Amino acid sequence: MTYPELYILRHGQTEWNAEDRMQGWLNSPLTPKGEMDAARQGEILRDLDLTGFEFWSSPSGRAVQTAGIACGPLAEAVHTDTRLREIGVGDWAGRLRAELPQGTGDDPYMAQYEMAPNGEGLAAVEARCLSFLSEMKRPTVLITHGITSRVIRSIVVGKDALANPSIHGGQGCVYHLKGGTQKMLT
Ligand SMILES: O=C(O)[C@@H](CO)OP(=O)(O)O
Repeated sequence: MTYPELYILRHGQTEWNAEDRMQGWLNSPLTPKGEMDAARQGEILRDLDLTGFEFWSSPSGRAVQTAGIACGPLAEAVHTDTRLREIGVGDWAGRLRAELPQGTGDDPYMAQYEMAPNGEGLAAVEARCLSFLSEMKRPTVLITHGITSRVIRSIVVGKDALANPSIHGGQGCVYHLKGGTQKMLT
């Protein structure tokens, strides 16, 4: 499957990111660093020709806040879609990751998100991302989350996308996906 050209932003650092708390479908505001992350993403976007692009964001406050800073005057054209939310972590939303049972295996970080009681699970995230992507008609800028970005990049570019900088870092960068390849703009 070939998808239209995509630019993907993760929201800037939030208070709970800085404390290493799980967020999922709950929210915390951007930190001053997070606002700078979003401003840097805005500089990257301003250097691009985004004529004809659509703008879509997760409805979570941290993503909408990032869109407002990064997209500047274009922010009014940003639509929201719940399919771009972060993985739901059920009872663990707002909890410190270090205090929770730890994940194991090749990817302990992701495994811990999968373990959350009443959580959404990765398969459900993949299904909703695939649903969103299959409806895309035009090149698009997405403002989303760490794990959701990873899932989307994995669907569009393949597993090699995941070898890129950590899924829980990377604020302040923009991923460019075109023709089955991925590039990280910083
Ligand atoms: O919800 C979380 O705990 C993190 C995981 O990556 O997501 P976000 O990118 O929204 O900070």
